[in-house]
Amino acid sequence: MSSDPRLVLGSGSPRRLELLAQLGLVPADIRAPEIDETPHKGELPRPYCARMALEKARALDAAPGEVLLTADTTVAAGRRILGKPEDEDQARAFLSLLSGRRHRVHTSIVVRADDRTWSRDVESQVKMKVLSQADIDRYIATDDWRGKAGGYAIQGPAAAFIPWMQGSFTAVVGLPLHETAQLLEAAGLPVWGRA
Ligand SMILES: Cc1cn([C@H]2C[C@H](O)[C@@H](COP(=O)(O)OP(=O)(O)OP(=O)(O)O)O2)c(=O)[nH]c1=O
Repeated sequence: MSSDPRLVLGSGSPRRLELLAQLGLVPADIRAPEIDETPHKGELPRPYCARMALEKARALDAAPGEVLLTADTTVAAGRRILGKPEDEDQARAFLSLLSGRRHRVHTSIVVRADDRTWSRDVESQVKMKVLSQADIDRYIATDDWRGKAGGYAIQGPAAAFIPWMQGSFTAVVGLPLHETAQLLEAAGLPVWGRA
């Protein structure tokens, strides 16, 4: 009897683990990638995000019979790439930049199994209300911006700043579940289990 492949989550993001659990998937292993996330000179947000997800997949080992899933989420203010803020000052600068504007959130996913690779890029748009200095101060004090691209998390208290979005909510949080399910199925991993 052939057994299903083992799912390996190639991400240290607790959000991605939770999102997989929403599909009833519990990875057999979690491997956090360590890559250089510095953008190339003049690199645009969408290709940058796709490159990051691919580099994470390449940086990790996957044994035969394992299906490796990696992802990257990048916030784009026009042509500017906003990654995870390094400190409070950078988080404040990102929030000031996003205040009162629509911006794009890119999430790329990569699935690797044996010698095959599948990838998808998902783009969403998010509108943030005009933020007052008090809004920014209070949000910074929550610490919820830490480790989040663009310096905010739509699934946390920053939801109060977001009147509108278009696209995939799960992609903004870190893992587009529709596309993830498709790629995992393509790689031979049944998302809905077997009867
Ligand atoms: C915009 C946004 C991002 N994020 C998070 C998702 C990602 O964890 C993070 C972007 O950083 P990533 O570099 O995509 O991922 P990571 O460093 O957390 O984990 P790994 O590289 O090991 O996979 O921002 C939210 O949780 N909510 C949001 O609304």
